[in-house]
This record gives sequence, C-alpha cells and structure tokens, in this order.
Amino acid sequence: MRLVVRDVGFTYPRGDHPVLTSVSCDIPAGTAAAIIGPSGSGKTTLLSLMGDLLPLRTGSIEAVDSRGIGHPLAEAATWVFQTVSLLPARNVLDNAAIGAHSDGVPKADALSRAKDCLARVGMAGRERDPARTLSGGEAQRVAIARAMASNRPLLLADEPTGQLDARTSAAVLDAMIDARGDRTVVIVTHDLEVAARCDMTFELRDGALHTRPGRVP
Ligand SMILES: Nc1ncnc2c1ncn2[C@@H]1O[C@H](COP(=O)(O)OP(=O)(O)OP(=O)(O)O)[C@@H](O)[C@H]1O
Repeated sequence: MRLVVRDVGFTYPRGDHPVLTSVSCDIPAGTAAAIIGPSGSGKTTLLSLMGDLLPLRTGSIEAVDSRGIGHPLAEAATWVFQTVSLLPARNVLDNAAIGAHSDGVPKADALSRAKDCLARVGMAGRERDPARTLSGGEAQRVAIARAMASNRPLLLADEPTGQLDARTSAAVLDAMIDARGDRTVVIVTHDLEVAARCDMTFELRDGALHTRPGRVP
C-alpha cells in the first residue's frame, strides 16, 4: 500500500501553536520508512494521523493500492505502540495471533503465522507462557510479532524497539523489515541505528518533513 501525505497541518484542540505545518511525503508500497526528529517535534502526532487515530483537518493522507484505489487508513493500518498492551492472562501465541484472527484470518492460519513471527523475533519456545510473565522487551517483541502476523498492508510503529538492547533491537527490526513483502512500514524512532536499517528516512523539523539519505550501504 502506497502512503501519500500532502500538506498536512495539525494543531491540538487546546494547543497554542501548530505541531505540523505542512507535511508531505510519498512512501511507495513495500518500503520501510523511518521518521526521526527532536522530542516534541510531532512524530507520534504524524503517525497517529497516518493511522486515523487523530482526525485530519488540513491536507490529505491516502493509502493507495496497486490499482490506484484508496483504502480507509484505520482498516489498512496495524500498530506497534510505544506502550505495549497484551492480554495478560492469555499466552504469548494467542496474543501474537489475535490481530490476524480478528481481521478474519482462520484461527489455525493465524496461530501458525503467529508462531512463525514469534520465531523471527526470537520468542520461539515461549508460545505457552502467559503474557503477564514477560519482561518489557519480550512483551514488545510479542507486539511486533502480532503486527507482523496481521494481514494489514500498513504497519505503523512508534519506537517499537525502545525497550530492547541494541543487538536485539537490530535483529528484531531486520526481521520486521525483511518480512514486510508488499507491506509499507513506517517507524518513528529517536535511534539513528534504527533509521539506518530503513529504506527511507524523513526528519520532522519545524512542522515539516525533510528527506534524509536512506539505508546505510
Ligand atoms: N493531546 C495533546 N494535546 C495537546 N498537545 C499535545 C497532545 N499530544 C501531544 N501534544 C504536543 O504536541 C507536540 C508533539 O508531540 P508528539 O508526541 O507528536 O511529539 P514526538 O516528536 O513524538 O515527541 P517524542 O519524541 O518526545 O515522543 C508536543 O509539543 C506535545 O506536547
């Protein structure tokens, strides 16, 4: 799914100044894009607009398929949030399968996909553990596996590896990016190492996006 953002501005209802003034970008299908920028520059705000978690008032954001047909952002997007939420009493496998299953993937397929994605993020062998027994970084990896296992064509991730050490973070990101297929991945991060693993990097500064060189050769 191609993501086309045009002239997006945004001011919070009680905000005294615009967080975003004129944001534009065009992210082709199957691309992993990083959004970096100083704290408070509006990265999470922009990601929330991309996933229709905040109402868009100025500009446009479109998720367009290969036939040029636009799709509702809320239906196209799956999320990895900064603060992970898992169902604490359910096991790791059920948590990882829940996104795909609730989107209509038959249960057996959802479980098998979830198992594969858990292995990719280094959680093989932990499938039967209750989610409440996981560390923060393990829970974060299950949330990433849950998003990877879903069918949705747009993966929006807000600091997805913030609780992982550098080595695990690199391995998990590579797994997420390598498994993207046609899925478009947008990652908000402070970490330039994370951005360097993506195909494109945008810097959000003074309310606008600036393109930076992408993946480090
Ligand atoms: N609900 C809200 N109401 C009013 N202002 C808000 C709200 N949420 C965020 N802001 C403000 O909007 C600005 C951008 O916030 P946002 O969380 O998008 O930045 P960010 O770049 O993701 O920051 P960080 O890197 O610190 O997570 C900040 O000045 C913040 O205080």
